[in-house]
Amino acid sequence: MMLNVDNVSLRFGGAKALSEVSFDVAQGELFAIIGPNGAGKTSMFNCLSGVYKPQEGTITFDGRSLVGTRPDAVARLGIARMFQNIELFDNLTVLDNIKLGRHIHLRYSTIEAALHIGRARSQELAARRFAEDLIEFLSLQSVRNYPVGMLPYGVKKRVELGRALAMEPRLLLLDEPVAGMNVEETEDMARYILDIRAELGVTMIMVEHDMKLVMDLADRVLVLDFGRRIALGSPDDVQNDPAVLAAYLGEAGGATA
Ligand SMILES: Nc1ncnc2c1ncn2[C@@H]1O[C@H](COP(=O)(O)OP(=O)(O)OP(=O)(O)O)[C@@H](O)[C@H]1O
Repeated sequence: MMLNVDNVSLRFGGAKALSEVSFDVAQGELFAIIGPNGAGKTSMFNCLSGVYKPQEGTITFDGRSLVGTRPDAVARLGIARMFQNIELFDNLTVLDNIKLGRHIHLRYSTIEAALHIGRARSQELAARRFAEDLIEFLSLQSVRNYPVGMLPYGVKKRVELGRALAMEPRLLLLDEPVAGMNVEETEDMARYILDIRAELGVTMIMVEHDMKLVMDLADRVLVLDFGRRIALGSPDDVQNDPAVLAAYLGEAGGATA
């Protein structure tokens, strides 16, 4: 297994955001984490990406422990995160935003960079070529030189995806990739997610509220409720699981109360 999460518990003061959660993700898998509001999905992502350090349990990626590993070090191990809120530079072009995503792969001194020589020059060229390939892959050619701030939401999200992919991750964390999107934008994003797996071979974990997207795309689904794992299995299995139905009914009841 590429990722092993074993018995992870995370507390904030007295409140338990995660309680003894375990799951594995295999190489090449498209894995989803779902659950009602406050179930612990974001907390789990934050544990995987080094933002939070769980008090108990282990998380290993390719055999290396991620618990206590800082976010930049997690990124260098090959785990990238596409954020729910767009974290791009509005005044920079699509190309420059995507190139910036690659900075973790650039290794050269500031003097070399200033003089534009040696490693700096060859790495800058490689970064540019890689960003151009991603722009083509994500069909962003027609907007490559536009400032990101000018673009519609769905296209910005695609640039955000490009920024995460520029790190050449082996594991990509997708934080509500279609939140706020219309039907057409959602279908586009679904197609790119499938292409990322098929053509780039990137393993993915997504947190998503759009049930149709999860059921259409995911190989396996982990369901959390009040910080606990209540189901794990194929989309069909979890959809018909009585504990999952009860959790979502409880949420609907709460929302209308
Ligand atoms: N930084 C924090 N400090 C205190 N409590 C927190 C913190 N982050 C999360 N929690 C609590 O942990 C629990 C799980 O929250 P989390 O955001 O992980 O859920 P979620 O499944 O992502 O919810 P949503 O679907 O609403 O985004 C909640 O009860 C939340 O209030």
